[in-house]
Amino acid sequence: MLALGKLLELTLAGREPAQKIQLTADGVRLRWLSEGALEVTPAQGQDDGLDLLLSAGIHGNETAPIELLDRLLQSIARAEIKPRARILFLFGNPGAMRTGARFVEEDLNRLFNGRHESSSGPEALRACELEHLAQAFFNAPDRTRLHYDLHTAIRGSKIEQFALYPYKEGRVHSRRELARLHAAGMAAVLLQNKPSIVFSAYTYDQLGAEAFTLELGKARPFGQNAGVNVERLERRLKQIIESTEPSLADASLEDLQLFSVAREVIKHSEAFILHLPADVENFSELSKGYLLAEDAGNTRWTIEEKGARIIFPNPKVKNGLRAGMIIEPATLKGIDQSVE
Ligand SMILES: O=C(O)CCC(=O)N[C@@H](CCC(=O)O)C(=O)O
Ligand SMILES: [Zn+2]
Repeated sequence: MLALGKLLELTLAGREPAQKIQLTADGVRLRWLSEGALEVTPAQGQDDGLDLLLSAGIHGNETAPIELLDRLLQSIARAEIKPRARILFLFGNPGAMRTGARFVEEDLNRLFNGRHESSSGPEALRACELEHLAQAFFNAPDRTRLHYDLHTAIRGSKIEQFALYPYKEGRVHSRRELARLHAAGMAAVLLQNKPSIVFSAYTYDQLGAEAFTLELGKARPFGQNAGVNVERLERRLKQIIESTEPSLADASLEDLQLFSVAREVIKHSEAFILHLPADVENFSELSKGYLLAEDAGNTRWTIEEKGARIIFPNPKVKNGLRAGMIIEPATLKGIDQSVE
């Protein structure tokens, strides 16, 4: 297999490849760009007009998505998958991947959309680099731009696989992309309703990509991901890459669960207390009147929403960051209904 097909191995070893460009037996070009970053260009005459950014390892301990991207890239390097899309593979946080930690100094996924400028350290530098890599990749006009940022979660979840769809004022969420996510195995989508500082929000907001954070199960170390079933996503990604994806025109969204963010719970001080058991699962229901959290200055988070649920509860985050999200059921109202 081509050496560049072993991007994961190179990244974990902190090695730079001697040869930066290689061609597969089919004439597909692999180009190493930087640590954990590799661009795939279809063989001549094969490009179908899609620019696909696939990222994983933004959190270094979320290994199932890293292994998934590794399998896809190796299959491309062996000429088993024949790409008709340009692809940018990104392993987000190599330093954290090497130590099996979520991050080295700070959460990389809170440093996009310019937030890295008011920080320093390895993650701030990397966020800046990832923004530039994504920007350069999504540079060509008149092409379709799609970004999946793949994650696994700290805790178990009542809904195992789901997507988070970023928000930009004046831009409508796409029914077609929801159908595609559903076909890829996502049982739910959380529609954001304000701008954010995560990677997918950057590519959605600044680079015009359809972009999503995908949550695929519970985070485990390398080699221990048998419990994370990514078969449907992997199949769909191969189809997207090879331009053999079945039409989404008749796809039903009936059993795709939609949610929107009711409130983000921001931790403001070390006095912050979250009134949930440590092993609470994502999407656990919260009843009206429940006192969810307390913080300094008599701040209280009491549930007012009907059908409220909690996701990503984490009282250990730094002050100023999201310590959980209260979400509520949403409908397809306001979704772009067009499906080609
Ligand atoms: O399990 C958790 O608490 C966090 C899982 C995770 O890393 N989720 C992403 C979601 C990104 C988004 O809001 O689109 C994150 O928190 O960075
Ligand atoms: Zn993550």
